[in-house]
Amino acid sequence: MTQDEMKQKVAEAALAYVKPGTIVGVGTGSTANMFIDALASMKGDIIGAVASSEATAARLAGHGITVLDLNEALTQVASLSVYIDGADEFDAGKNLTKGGGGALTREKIVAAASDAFICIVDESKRVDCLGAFPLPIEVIPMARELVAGIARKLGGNPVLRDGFITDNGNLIIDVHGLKITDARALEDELNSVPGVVTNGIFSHQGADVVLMGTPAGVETIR
Ligand SMILES: O=C[C@H](O)[C@H](O)[C@H](O)COP(=O)(O)O
Repeated sequence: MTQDEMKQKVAEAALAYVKPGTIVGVGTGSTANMFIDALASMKGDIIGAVASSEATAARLAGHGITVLDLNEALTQVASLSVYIDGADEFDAGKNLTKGGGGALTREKIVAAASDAFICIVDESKRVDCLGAFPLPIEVIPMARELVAGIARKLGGNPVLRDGFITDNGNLIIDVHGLKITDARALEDELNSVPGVVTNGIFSHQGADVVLMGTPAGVETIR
């Protein structure tokens, strides 16, 4: 089975977590895109979806799925029923790294507004220790060198994502070479630096369930 076929299987399996009559949070990336395409079959059953990026909003709208702004949604419901998104890496504690597509901040906001985070990945995303995938940090432009210096002190090699501007108008620094042994502590430490909008460690907003595609089928990790 190819990687895309494994992604397709988990995207379809995630539909089981979509409850009729609710608002669904939707992530960003190639796996999330497959979920959006599958969600089109349920568009008449849900109130609508909150998107974690402009790209996701456009894809949802392209399928005729109602797209709600998060603030608008939270005037209708206390929380979103579920957030469904991919990841760049996940560990045994269901901590994630995300942001390969640069959507980490909105993803973390929508995840925080949801009752449960269902993470959809193929088996290549499972790691013993987070950090092999460069860790993205969204930074306000003025703080670029401040944050890069702190990343170096933490043992990482910060690289500015060339020519990339986030949906929020900020920069992304990808930090290579980190060995993330305490995901929660590093998430908090980086987020305490002035000018950091957020970083791609999802420990506070880690997954509740990981649906992992393997050649043998979809494995559910709770
Ligand atoms: O900003 C992008 C997101 O965090 C994605 O969820 C992550 O990069 C995984 O994307 P993909 O499903 O394309 O591997």
